[in-house]
Amino acid sequence: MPNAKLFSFSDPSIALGEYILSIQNAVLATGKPHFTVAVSGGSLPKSLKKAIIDNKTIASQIQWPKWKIYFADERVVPLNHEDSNYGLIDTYILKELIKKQVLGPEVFAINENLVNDPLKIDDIALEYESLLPEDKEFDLVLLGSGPDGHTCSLFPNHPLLKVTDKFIVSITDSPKPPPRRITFTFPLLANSSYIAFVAEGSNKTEILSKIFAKENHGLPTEIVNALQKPNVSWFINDAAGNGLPEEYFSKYN
Ligand SMILES: O=C(O)[C@H](O)[C@@H](O)[C@H](O)[C@H](O)COP(=O)(O)O
Repeated sequence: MPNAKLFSFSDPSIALGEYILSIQNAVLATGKPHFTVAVSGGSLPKSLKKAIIDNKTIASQIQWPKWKIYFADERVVPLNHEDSNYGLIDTYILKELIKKQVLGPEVFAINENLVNDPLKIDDIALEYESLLPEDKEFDLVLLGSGPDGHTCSLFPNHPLLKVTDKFIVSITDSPKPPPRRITFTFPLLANSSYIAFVAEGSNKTEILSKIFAKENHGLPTEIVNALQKPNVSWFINDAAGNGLPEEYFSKYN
């Protein structure tokens, strides 16, 4: 059984907001000047907006100027392209903060000048690796899970699952389009303090039933669940958890 905890809610955004806030507060209370967060793409940026921008009580306590936001994976496209994960964060977070005249976070995007050169994808990964926090340690990583059990741009049975000597790598054959991406590797995820997955909707039930089963399938999400250092939690909605065995779930306090 994984160490990861699975929490289900009718709407996970309230608990997710409280969870993010409590980690932010705990990190900043240690005297650290920054809160380092990594986010993935897909539906996560929208869930993040609901949790920490739309919820006014939480929103008022988010110390955005102390946040450093990185991308757990990024599609190798211009930043204003509809496939860009930066673009999603810009839409759901940065533009919202500007509208509210709230000072924003520092956001680390890929080098856009290299995205159109097919030979430069490894340079993009290397350059992004050089932007990572010096200790290569994230306070919080927010992820999604694909229906095949992928997370970040780490796909089932892909050779990138075996990388041990790099923190950021490129992929040119992503089964989920677009094919060219960069992604965190397991060694980088393994260094983080907290990892939270957000999964909503009935199309996640089948993969969740596999991920939380006793039997191991070697899926990327299962590998994250089994990491030693990070505290791993899953915030799902009832539609995603519908019909899953009760013993898969933990009680959220
Ligand atoms: O494609 C990306 O950019 C991702 O970061 C990817 O790993 C995503 O998080 C999952 O595919 C879940 O996507 P959904 O949240 O849209 O289901």
